[in-house]
Amino acid sequence: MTTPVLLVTGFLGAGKTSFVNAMLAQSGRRRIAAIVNDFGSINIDEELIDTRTDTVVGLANGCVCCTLQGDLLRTIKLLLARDLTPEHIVIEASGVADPAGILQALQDPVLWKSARLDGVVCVVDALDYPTRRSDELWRAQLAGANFIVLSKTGDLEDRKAAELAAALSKAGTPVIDLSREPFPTELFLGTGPTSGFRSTEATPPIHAGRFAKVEWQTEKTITLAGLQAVISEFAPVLMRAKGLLSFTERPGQSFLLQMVGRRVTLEPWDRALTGCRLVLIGERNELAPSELEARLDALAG
Ligand SMILES: Nc1nc2c(ncn2[C@@H]2O[C@H](COP(=O)(O)OP(=O)(O)OP(=O)(O)O)[C@@H](O)[C@H]2O)c(=O)[nH]1
Repeated sequence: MTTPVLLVTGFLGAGKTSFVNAMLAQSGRRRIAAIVNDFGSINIDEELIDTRTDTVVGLANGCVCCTLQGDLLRTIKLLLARDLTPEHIVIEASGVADPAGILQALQDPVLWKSARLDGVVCVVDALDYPTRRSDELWRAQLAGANFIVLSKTGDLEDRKAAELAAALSKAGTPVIDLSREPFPTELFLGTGPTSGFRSTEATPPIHAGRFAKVEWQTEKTITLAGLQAVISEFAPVLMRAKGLLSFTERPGQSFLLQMVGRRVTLEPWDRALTGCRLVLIGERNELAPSELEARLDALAG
């Protein structure tokens, strides 16, 4: 028996984890294993995945499209060696991943007999589309997909959402607008094969060297006002930030910070947490990690 594998790609902050969680919410009693890759060594996404999943394995500090290909294959083999093998495996790539490398890894002929790549979903952030549409990595993620999921269309007029879906589906790839359509559970978690994926030539990963990241953690609490000042100062050069945080002003309550471009949200986080963990990503030629780290260190000082 082969286990279907669904690969979820999409740019930084596009909504990949949210898509995986929406799918898990629809998964009923199916045994689903999620493999979650964060570009940094602090794997926050692993914690954000819904607890309905059977198993969550985090692959951190690298990218499954290049440095962690071997780890990805080993993880899948370990999952398949369990007594109760998963019925589906979902891989959430990091936002900087070029899917070409992952597709090549997953076409390993030995692995293919027991785990078959069944679909590649690219999540596209509708609000980020105007900025991103000529980005080489974004385009590679789109080109590698056989399904496109549109996120963040809730505030768009129907006409604008339809135009965007039409623009994205020019290459013939089906586009699913999750704000307007029911979650297509059978498509992604059904028993039949999906429409297959596009195999790609071996090419160097597009993202290599492009991004700079800051990973920062402390056992202490920090002030909300202090963090706001740092985020505002660096906002022009931050593409993505996410973190689990404890604020001095709010003892006993943790928070999840999400920042995608200039959009920032802070919401209560109800799982136990001590201190703070934060990952911040920008273009290498714009973000000076040492300066940002120094500002963050001063918060915990
Ligand atoms: N309004 C709205 N917000 C969304 C939607 N999908 C995701 N978000 C928000 O966008 C932010 C990033 O979502 P994630 O699901 O973490 O994105 P991601 O692609 O997994 O992020 P990375 O793994 O860091 O690249 C979060 O604040 C989400 O709540 C959507 O459809 N509508």
